[in-house]
Amino acid sequence: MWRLFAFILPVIRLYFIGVKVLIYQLLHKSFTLPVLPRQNGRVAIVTGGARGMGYETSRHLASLGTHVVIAGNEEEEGLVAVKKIQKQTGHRKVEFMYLDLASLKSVQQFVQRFKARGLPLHTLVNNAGVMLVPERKTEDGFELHFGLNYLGHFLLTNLLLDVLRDSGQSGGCSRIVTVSSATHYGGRLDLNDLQGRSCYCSHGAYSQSKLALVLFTYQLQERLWARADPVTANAVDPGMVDTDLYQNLCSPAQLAKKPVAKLLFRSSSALQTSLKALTCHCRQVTMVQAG
Ligand SMILES: NC(=O)c1ccc[n+]([C@@H]2O[C@H](COP(=O)([O-])OP(=O)(O)OC[C@H]3O[C@@H](n4cnc5c(N)ncnc54)[C@H](O)[C@@H]3O)[C@@H](O)[C@H]2O)c1
Repeated sequence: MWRLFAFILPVIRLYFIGVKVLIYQLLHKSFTLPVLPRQNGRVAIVTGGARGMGYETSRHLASLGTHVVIAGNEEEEGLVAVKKIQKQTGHRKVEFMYLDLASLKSVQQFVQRFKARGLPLHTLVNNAGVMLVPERKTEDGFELHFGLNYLGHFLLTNLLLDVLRDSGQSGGCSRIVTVSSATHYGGRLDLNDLQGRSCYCSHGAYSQSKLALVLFTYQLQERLWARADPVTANAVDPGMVDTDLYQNLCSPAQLAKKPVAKLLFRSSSALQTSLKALTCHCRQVTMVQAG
């Protein structure tokens, strides 16, 4: 009985939050893209930048003149995205670098390869993620949502902090933008069972990973602020956006999602949310929400 309750509760919480977000989106349909200054000479890494919101973020940053590194685990898709962005924006400095966030070794190798090139880094967008995946483990044995969404980005951010600090010294501080989700409000961190071993629920695992990202961002921003580092950390909530993220919904939910997505899901607002975070004031600790 307890196990059933522990399984059902996160599902109810997640769908309840989803309905609240959709009502919000119904009432706040219009939005305007923030105007950003040119970003010539600045370098950005966008994890999962080959599709969905990551792609839109990469494309927009490239259109502003940023040197964009798309970091992802699907090389073919990444190279296609690079070509498409170069064609759409006329900006050549867009590239793909392999990064599998479900492997801590891959994260370390990615950082080594990036640092070996001696490039600065002004923007890190922690965007990649998976949702509602059946119980699986990362290469290092962590539950997939927790290992990929949270631990992968946690390690990546920490290993890149020195380059972000150095690059922020020369005016216009560096920025870390982490894509979380409203589902973090329903997340529970069970410190005795972070891997959901006693009772796995993919809904709870996703919400937990997004809550961990928000808490990490707040703690990171406090530390950066205390050291007067020229780096800011923001978490963003894009609302509900029609992307491949929903591919693991069960069949009835997929059927219900289609018409709802057409009417109420966002398309490019996600991009606006990540970009809004890039315009936040230097010392602000924020959870930037869509709208
Ligand atoms: N779509 C929504 O409604 C919504 C709502 C709230 C938050 N989010 C968050 O937004 C972010 C982007 O999601 P999206 O909607 O664009 O989904 P998406 O499925 O279109 O994109 C996810 C990206 O993550 C990448 N990725 C997956 N596994 C990876 C791995 N092991 N290593 C490196 N990259 C990997 C994928 O290749 C892809 O590029 C995610 O963090 C998601 O949790 C999305």
